[in-house]
Amino acid sequence: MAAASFLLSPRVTLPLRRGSRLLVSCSATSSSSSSDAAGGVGFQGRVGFLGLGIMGAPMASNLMKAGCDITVWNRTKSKCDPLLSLGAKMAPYRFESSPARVASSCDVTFAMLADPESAFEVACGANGAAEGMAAGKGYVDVSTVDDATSKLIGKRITSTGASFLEAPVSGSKKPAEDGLLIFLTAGDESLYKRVAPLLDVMGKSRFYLGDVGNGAAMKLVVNMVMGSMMVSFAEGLLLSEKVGLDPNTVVEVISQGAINAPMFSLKGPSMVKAAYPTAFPLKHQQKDLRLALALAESVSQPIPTAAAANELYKVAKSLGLADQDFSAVIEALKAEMQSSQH
Ligand SMILES: NC(=O)C1=CN([C@@H]2O[C@H](COP(=O)(O)OP(=O)(O)OC[C@H]3O[C@@H](n4cnc5c(N)ncnc54)[C@H](OP(=O)(O)O)[C@@H]3O)[C@@H](O)[C@H]2O)C=CC1
Ligand SMILES: O=CC(=O)O
Repeated sequence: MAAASFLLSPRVTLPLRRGSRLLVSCSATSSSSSSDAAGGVGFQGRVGFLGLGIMGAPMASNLMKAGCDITVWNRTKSKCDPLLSLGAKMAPYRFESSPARVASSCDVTFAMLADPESAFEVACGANGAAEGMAAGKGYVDVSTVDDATSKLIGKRITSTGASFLEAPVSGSKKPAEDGLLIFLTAGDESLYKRVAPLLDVMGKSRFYLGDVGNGAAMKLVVNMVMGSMMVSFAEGLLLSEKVGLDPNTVVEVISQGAINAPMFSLKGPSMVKAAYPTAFPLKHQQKDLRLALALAESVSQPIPTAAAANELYKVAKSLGLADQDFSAVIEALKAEMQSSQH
């Protein structure tokens, strides 16, 4: 994998709201180009958004609030309602909505889907986005998928003459709501530059990493580390309780030391109470570990800690915790503790 890696303009002026200074402007009538008479960075054109789950809904909503002309689609139609009430469009007038119709009516279309299978289906399946793509249009896939799937999607999209950018995000539900995501992009560099104003509405920083596949790989490396860290943290909380310590104090001690991470302070207190309000679904964390294991296998790299963590997330899924937050993996450890006591 070629790795041309550099950080472009980290940004801190967020979130944008109606009435505040706009860094982006979108127009329903013009075709895409970048310029802004008001002196800010501009994007002109219609924006499609496919997939309005935990992440997609607030991302699309931030684009709406920044003044973009947004057309949305989601498999479960009711999830479009909050965006429609903000002024988003659905399919073009008279037609049944589909990813293809959104793509054909928009200059740039974003997709935020669950996994490789759904990302591929929405882009390349029947009535998929590719059917609505053409030269001059762009497709930006922000889902977390493996590099092979991303390349397949990119190949199909570019076969229509359109351009393709993969742009998975680091950051969870709250950063998505606050417009503070980190974009890990790769693919068509001119599309990257064209959609940069939109990325800057949804995120606090963006990396352009070169060839398609590098963004996906970067995301999997980061989430492999995160998944293993969460398991180690959960083990620490349970061990502290077992030896008579207060796990809340463990959270506090960790927060003041060199291994401090926002994730521990954020999730620790609710984990101690056995509450797992979903920000990052456990099923997606397990998917990312599964994909990271395959990535490592492809280059004969041993990742034993991540492999062990993956097993625990699988146990957690089998306990019915797939849709809970990934911090619920601590319940798999509790179950293992109980079964080892019998
Ligand atoms: N949540 C988080 O903290 C983060 C998540 N991610 C990644 O972002 C992506 C989305 O995550 P998130 O929003 O949390 O996930 P959700 O499970 O909340 O949303 C998944 C979306 O994918 C759609 N979908 C699933 N299967 C299909 C299918 N077969 N055909 C069409 N649409 C489908 C869902 O539609 P429907 O509503 O109909 O089910 C929904 O819009 C994942 O790849 C995840 O790994 C990345 C960073 C952070
Ligand atoms: O993919 C999850 C995240 O928090 O980033």
